[in-house]
Order: sequence, then structure tokens, then C-alpha cells
Amino acid sequence: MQDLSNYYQFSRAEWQNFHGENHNQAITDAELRKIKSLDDEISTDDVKVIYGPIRHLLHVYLKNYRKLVKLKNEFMGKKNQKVPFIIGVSGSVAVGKSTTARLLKIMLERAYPQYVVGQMTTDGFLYPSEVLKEKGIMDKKGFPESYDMEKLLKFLTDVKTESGVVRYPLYSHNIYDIIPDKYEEVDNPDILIVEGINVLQLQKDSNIYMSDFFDFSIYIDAEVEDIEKWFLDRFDKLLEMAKDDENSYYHQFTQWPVEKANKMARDVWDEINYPNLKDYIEPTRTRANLILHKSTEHQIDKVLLRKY
Ligand SMILES: Nc1ncnc2c1ncn2[C@@H]1O[C@H](COP(=O)(O)OP(=O)(O)O)[C@@H](O)[C@H]1O
Ligand SMILES: CC(C)(COP(=O)(O)O)[C@@H](O)C(=O)NCCC(=O)O
Repeated sequence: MQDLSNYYQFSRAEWQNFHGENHNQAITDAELRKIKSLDDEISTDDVKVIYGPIRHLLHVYLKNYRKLVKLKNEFMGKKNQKVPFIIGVSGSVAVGKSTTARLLKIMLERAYPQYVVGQMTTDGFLYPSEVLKEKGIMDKKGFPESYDMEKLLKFLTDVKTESGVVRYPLYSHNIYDIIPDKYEEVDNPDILIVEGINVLQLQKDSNIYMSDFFDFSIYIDAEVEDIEKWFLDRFDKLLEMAKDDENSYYHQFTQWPVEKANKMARDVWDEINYPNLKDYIEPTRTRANLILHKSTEHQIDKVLLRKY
């Protein structure tokens, strides 16, 4: 068990009070309805009780960060320049990183319409399947060696230092591979949310670490049995979507007897995603500024805030 003594621990009931003195970060009912309409999966209760105070906390960090960037530029006699504030979201495969990142983006955009907020995943920096096969690590997708870390670190450096557009590659769960010649862009945002299983990992043989780029980081935590269930549920959803889509990687499994397809999904969890969680992802938990622990139905039941 990891030592979590450098974290303050809060229950839902305690955490929900941290809206700030003038409650200006509290979520109104109208805002709640709007958020729900943008993303149906989101629990409105969590938005109010958990994400309202998180938004307030992020604002504290963001204000400090902008002040520091300005003072540092003054110190060097340089013109003040915007440097994106980067938030990292980490945790197991299928724990809900992209759902959380999506919600944070919506909430930050609504609270600060003057800020451009970007959101992306590090999945696009996985090596394409062709390269994974060449390296003999197709069964290690998601493990540290399956990412082109040099490319990812270069991308993050560019986001922090360039004032223009920076491109990044895209991964598709549907084709189970990098989409050839397809890119998205980050265009000098005020805030960039980067989610991925590897955002808190330390890169071997490098003097730059991913974590150097993150100004705030969140680890999404849950009991292994729950995460496994969410992974298997998501597999079912992917199969359902692939039923009539022959281009989907998951289409082949829709032709199998259900029992056989389910066994394969359980094997993928046992042999790939679970070992990855235990050996490489969970050990990074105590690098996060904030740990959100989810209970069975995705509801956040505990929040841990790092003391130092
Ligand atoms: N707050 C939530 N409420 C309900 N379902 C959720 C929630 N967060 C995630 N899920 C479901 O759990 C599964 C994994 O979530 P996802 O965001 O894809 O995880 P990750 O990005 O960590 O792989 C998906 O099927 C998603 O629909
Ligand atoms: C692409 C991933 C490494 C990233 O995971 P995510 O957290 O985005 O779901 C993962 O979905 C994956 O493909 N793992 C390999 C084994 C598998 O789940 O099929």
C-alpha cells in the first residue's frame, strides 16, 4: 500500500464546502442543466459537489501560475508572453480519464469564457501497430515502451514554448491503431488538459520528464474490480457500435459466440491492462496534486489533496 500521508483526505461532505468565500465558483442550476445537455454521462451531483470545488482550486493554481510567469519574465527583462497552463489527468485504462477531462474542459470554459481551453489524449503518441509488431510488443500496448516518448516530450516542449499551432497524431479505439496522416492541433491555448495513462510516468534515459510540463495533475483512482468492470462494459459498448461497421477492429468479435468474446476481453484485462496498472500506472499516483477516488457507480467518494 502506498504511503498517502502527504495528502489531506476529504469525504464528499467535506469537499463540497470548498467553493471559496464568495461562492463565485459554485455551480448554479442553470449551469448544471447546460453541462448535462453537453455531456449526458456526467453525474450532476458530482459536478456540484466535487467539480465545483476542483474548478475553484484550479483557479487558485492558475492565478498563481500566471503571476509567476509574468514575474519571471520581468526578472529577465522580457516581454510577458502567454504560456499554456497544462493539467494532466492520469489513471488506469478505462477508469474515466477522458470523461473527467471532457467535464473539466466544459466547466473551465463556462467559468472563464475569456480563456481558450484545449483537451487531448496521449494515446496518439502510441507507436502505430505496424511498429509495435516490428518491436514484438503488440501485447504491451499502453506500457511505457509502447509510446514514442521523444515525440511526446517534443510536442509538450513546443506547446510550452511556441506561440503558434502545434500538431499531434490521433489514435482511434475503433481501428485499434494510429489514424494514418491524421492530426489535431493545439493552437496556443490558455489551458490545455492532457489525459493519458502515462502522464505522470518518469522517462528513463532522459533529463526531461513528462511531469515537468504539468502545472497541475489529477490521478483518478478506483478499486481494481470496479475498473475491470468498466473496462468490460466499455468492451461491450465498442462491440455494440461495431456490429454494423466492418471497418472497426471490434467487428470481428461480434461474429464470435458471446462467451468467447467476453473471455477474450477478460484476458486482455488480466494480461495487459491490469499488469500495466499495477506495475506502471498506480505507482505514479503519489505524484498527482489531486487524487479522485471513485466508487462502484463512478461516483467520487474521496478526494485527496497533496500537502507538499
Ligand atoms: N462519470 C461516469 N459515469 C458513468 N460512466 C462513466 C463515467 N466515467 C466513465 N464512464 C464509463 O467508463 C468507461 C471508461 O471511461 P473512459 O472515459 O473511456 O475511460 P479512460 O479514458 O480512462 O479510458 C466508459 O465506458 C465510460 O462510458
Ligand atoms: C489505447 C490504450 C493503451 C489507452 O487507454 P485509454 O485509457 O485511453 O482507454 C488502451 O485502450 C489499450 O488499447 N490497451 C491495450 C489493451 C486493450 O485494451 O485492448
